[in-house]
Amino acid sequence: MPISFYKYQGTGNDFVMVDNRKLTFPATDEALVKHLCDRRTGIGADGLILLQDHPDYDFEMVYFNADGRLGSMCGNGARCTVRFARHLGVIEDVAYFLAADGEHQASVERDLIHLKMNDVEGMEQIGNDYYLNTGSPHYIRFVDDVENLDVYEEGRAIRYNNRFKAEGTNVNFVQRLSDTELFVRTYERGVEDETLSCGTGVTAAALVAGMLGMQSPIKVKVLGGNLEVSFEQDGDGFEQIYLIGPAKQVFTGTISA
Ligand SMILES: N[C@H](CCC[C@H](N)C(=O)O)C(=O)O
Repeated sequence: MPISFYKYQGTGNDFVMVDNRKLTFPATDEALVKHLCDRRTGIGADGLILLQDHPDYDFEMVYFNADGRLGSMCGNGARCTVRFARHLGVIEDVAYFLAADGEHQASVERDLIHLKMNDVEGMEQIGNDYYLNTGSPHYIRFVDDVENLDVYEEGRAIRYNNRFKAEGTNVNFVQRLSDTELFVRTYERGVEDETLSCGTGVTAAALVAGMLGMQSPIKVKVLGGNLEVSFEQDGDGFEQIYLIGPAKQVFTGTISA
């Protein structure tokens, strides 16, 4: 059966987007999702997202990693889903929706989507590194020269160490560029490679930088563009967390599956 899809990207993190309001997409077919995300034999994407109706929200976002498995929260994917909902006429400029980690609000402000993230309760320190959950699990390591780092090898070594190999983790390498800006590169679980941007990872990096004294809002450079994170600190937790950045429709199509 042919499947109609849309392709979206947010700072280079790209997604196959399907309007599943009629619930026709076979969401439990991991092999199909993996195939659609394959860059050689399918459409190609870091993940696949279903936009679905929900009785209590404007819509529900169901996110799968490129390996076909149901994922946790995806910040860039959520911004893309808000843009998609606007395109479909499901929302106007404000969205109230459900994702894997609960409810979110977002607003469309010209090119940018402002996405409210869930409150974050504390973080764990592991040696000189940090580990926290911003809807998805993120390991944070500060480095001096992120541009010349082998993110694939170094990220993989952490993702598959004894602590993380069963559940997996996303791994972010963070360089402080100035008092107001970070540069983040991310190895993503479920893609099992570096992606051009990871929204929940950028959020996690900004919160750790905030805990270490950097002021909100924090600009974050990624390989695929620029994001911004704002937050308020409350003891060792964070609230009023916003991930701000672009989300664009790239193309639409039909694939035989
Ligand atoms: N790219 C996503 C994160 C996906 C997290 C996923 N890789 C997982 O942990 O299952 C983002 O923009 O937040």
